Amino acid sequence: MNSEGRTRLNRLPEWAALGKHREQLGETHLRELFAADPERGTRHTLRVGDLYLDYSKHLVTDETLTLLRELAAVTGVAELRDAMFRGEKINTTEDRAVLHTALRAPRGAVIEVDGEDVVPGVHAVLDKMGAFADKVRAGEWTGHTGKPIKNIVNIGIGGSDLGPAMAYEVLRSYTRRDLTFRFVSNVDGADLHEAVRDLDPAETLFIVASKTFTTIETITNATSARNWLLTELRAGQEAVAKHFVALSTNAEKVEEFGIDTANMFEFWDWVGGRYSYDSAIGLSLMIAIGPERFREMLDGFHLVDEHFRTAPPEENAPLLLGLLGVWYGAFFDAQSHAVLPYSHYLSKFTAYLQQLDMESNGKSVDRQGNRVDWQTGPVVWGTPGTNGQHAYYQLIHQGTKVIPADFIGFARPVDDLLPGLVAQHDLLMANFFAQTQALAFGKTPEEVRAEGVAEELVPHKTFQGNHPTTTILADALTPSVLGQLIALYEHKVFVQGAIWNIDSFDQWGVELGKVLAKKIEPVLTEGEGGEQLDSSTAGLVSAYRSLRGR
Ligand SMILES: O=P(O)(O)OC[C@H]1O[C@H](O)[C@H](O)[C@@H](O)[C@@H]1O
Repeated sequence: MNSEGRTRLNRLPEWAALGKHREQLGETHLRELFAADPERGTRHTLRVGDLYLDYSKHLVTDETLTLLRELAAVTGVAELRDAMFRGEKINTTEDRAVLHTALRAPRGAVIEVDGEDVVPGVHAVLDKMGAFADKVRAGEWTGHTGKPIKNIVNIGIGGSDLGPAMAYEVLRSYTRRDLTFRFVSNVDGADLHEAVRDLDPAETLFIVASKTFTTIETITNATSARNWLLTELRAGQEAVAKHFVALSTNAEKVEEFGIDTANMFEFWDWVGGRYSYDSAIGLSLMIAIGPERFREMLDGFHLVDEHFRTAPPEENAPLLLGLLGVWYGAFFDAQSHAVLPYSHYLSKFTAYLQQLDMESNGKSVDRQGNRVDWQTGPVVWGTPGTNGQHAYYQLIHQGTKVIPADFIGFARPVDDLLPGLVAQHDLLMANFFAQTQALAFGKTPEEVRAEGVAEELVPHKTFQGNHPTTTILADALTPSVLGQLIALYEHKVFVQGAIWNIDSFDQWGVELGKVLAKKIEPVLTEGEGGEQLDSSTAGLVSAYRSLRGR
């Protein structure tokens, strides 16, 4: 028992029951599970909005799923979910509500934080973003010299970069091809350099995206961008208003930087950075795809929010995906989770999910501050298929590790694909289906021998199979489908955090490196204070300084 009266996760009878069940399951193979139940491939599927989700290729039986749902019930997943949707301060270490779901609530919904309805504010900002986006798209927002804006550079990092950068790629076929979009995040000056070197400053708008407006990388890059712009335009501070807008919760800091707060798009402390690209942080995306498409995306998010909030446990997709991850982490010692999209447009999707999942659930103390003695968040990784097939899939197929994987694919290629390229889509999707089939069923030594393979090569050409995968298939990659997918993962991460009893909405682990970097920087530049460093860091710093001729 802990101070809140919650029994430690691994002392629960439901946990023990899962452990026992895992032992009984032993090496049961997916081949056997499919042979025993001809309906398995259709029975273990769900439809959520436009997403068709097949979870039949998981190492589970009906009993596993029942036991997992019992675990969810006893750990209070539904209660915490309802508290989140109600606006309660479930981010306890920061004493904040967690209301990214309010960002896509329809006009007229009522969601209160500290007695105040936040929905009108959400829509007021969306409307302001819409008016601004329309102006830029119409060429009516002109720069200091009167030229219309053609280039949009988002400067932000973490949640203020990954979301818009990812979504811009995903929805590329919906973007205005006559406008240029760039995303700058790294404090390495090379990032900003490459982003602006071919741009005309007179036609360039910088969107400075930072929830706190204190993040050193973003403020440094924004300051350098301002210097570049004013120098190139030979203009004074008065040019800033036409070329800089801010997305932030911190009006004071925005003003301090020199951006007129009339050009600031606001959001709120109840939106976590990694849950924020459907807030003002999505302004660059909105300019790219237009306000209408942006709202379609929000509707997609909302559809899955409602599904998560109301669907019974047996049909609740985020609950199911969350539970499957808990199952593999705890009882198969799975250390990682691969997300393998079969769409080139999803090239940044997994990188986005890395922050969403690993910053949320990369924790090792529970909500009460006790060390957990069960696995929490996995390493999330992956790149689009089919490229991965020719690189690291070898290890998934024949390595020694359990790597549950999500395969995401689309029935239709994007609308504006060159006609000559449409035919390639079937080949892409044939690979998509073949991979989960191969991973699940493998190839037995008997099958290999039957092909006349020399005996000494049989072990090498045998595929053990039994590698668990989820397949998510959608009709097409629309803004709504993107919203549906992101909400699905957001809530999956929520479910896991609830079961593991960790705060999925803080990120204290990011702090120490920031503090130490601040201390080391003057040692690099001034050479003072090095004696306080440990011997390894001191040696590295001194080597760096001498290489730089200091
Ligand atoms: O939006 P900002 O306040 O600039 O924060 C940007 C990012 O940096 C922080 O260190 C956090 O780890 C991230 O969660 C956040 O998204």
